[in-house]
Amino acid sequence: MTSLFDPIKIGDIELANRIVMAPLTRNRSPGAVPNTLNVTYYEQRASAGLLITEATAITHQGQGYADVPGLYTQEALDGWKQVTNAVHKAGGKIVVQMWHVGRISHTSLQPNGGKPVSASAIQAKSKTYLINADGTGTFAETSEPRALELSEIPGIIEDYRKAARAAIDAGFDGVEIHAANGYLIDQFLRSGSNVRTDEYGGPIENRARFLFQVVDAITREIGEGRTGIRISPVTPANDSSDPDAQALFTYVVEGLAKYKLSYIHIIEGATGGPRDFQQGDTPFDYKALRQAYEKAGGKAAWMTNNGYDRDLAIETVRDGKTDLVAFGKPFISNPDLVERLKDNAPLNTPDQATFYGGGAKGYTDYPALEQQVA
Ligand SMILES: C=C(C(=O)O)c1ccccc1
Repeated sequence: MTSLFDPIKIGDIELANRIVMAPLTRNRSPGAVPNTLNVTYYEQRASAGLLITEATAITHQGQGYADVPGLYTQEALDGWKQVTNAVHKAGGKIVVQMWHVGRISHTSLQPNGGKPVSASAIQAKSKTYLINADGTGTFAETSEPRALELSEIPGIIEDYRKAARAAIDAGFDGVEIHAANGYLIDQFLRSGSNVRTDEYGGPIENRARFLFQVVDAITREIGEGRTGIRISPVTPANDSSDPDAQALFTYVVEGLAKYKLSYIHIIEGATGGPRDFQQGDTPFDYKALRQAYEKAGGKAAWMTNNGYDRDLAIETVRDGKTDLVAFGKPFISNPDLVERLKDNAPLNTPDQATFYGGGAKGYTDYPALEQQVA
């Protein structure tokens, strides 16, 4: 019987256990450059089977929030090299989540103060995180985007390829393509944000075209076994919507089955919200989604996320319903989450007030178990 604490090989990447740190935006990399505080944060959590970094912008245009890291300057790549070295020295494995926010951005964060880009010029009813002149953080309405010209799309696909190469050169064990939570790739996938009338809009196969061109470019550059992808079939995050999620994401996973990917990462329900959230009239069938993937020949590891506690994680892996479980908030406040889950030890509660922005408080100052045992 498979245990959450068993090792697993996901594509080309060997993991010591099946407990994954989910990508967590923390807004603590001013200038989009990873710093020594970030090194400490990831190093503290290196006992995870796999660390997935916070979402990391592939270009300046792909940046949507203040103080999130990037993969597009040498300084940032040098910073990431420090992170990967420290995690590997501590015996961990780490992949970077590659992010283009699309319309979930603000003109003040965009090159030359321009409009953010998206599949279509539809403003999201959503907010992004900015830094005020006095250094305090604030959430602001996302700006109205412009629709990408057909001629611009190959350039963005090239940006993904270059960032993937840079990630491997910076020491990452692989990459996770961020295709979830209403960011650029998801803006092409969902009909609520894509009203294009060219080959990237309309029927599902057109709306999924951009995703597969990105997957193709990245896997050709760094290999299928070092490439994972995150999708969120029914999340309403960032004003995402599509009335037929089952058909859309069945098509997506059947297409992904053609690649020998490292893993498929599924957010079940509303990101950070109810696991049973649904879009449209019927609940989403996650079991059918995995069956469709495997029927199409897919062999990548299946990773699931959103609201798992210790019991649910243990039984879901034991029953073969997933191969790995990604934990978000529990990893914020428990750097040694793996040990605590193994020992069924009490967990520290995360402080929501320090999730975004700031320094060591609520970031690297959570105690490990041995620091707490009196
Ligand atoms: C990258 C994010 C995501 O995938 O939802 C994110 C961004 C800002 C705050 C929380 C999460």
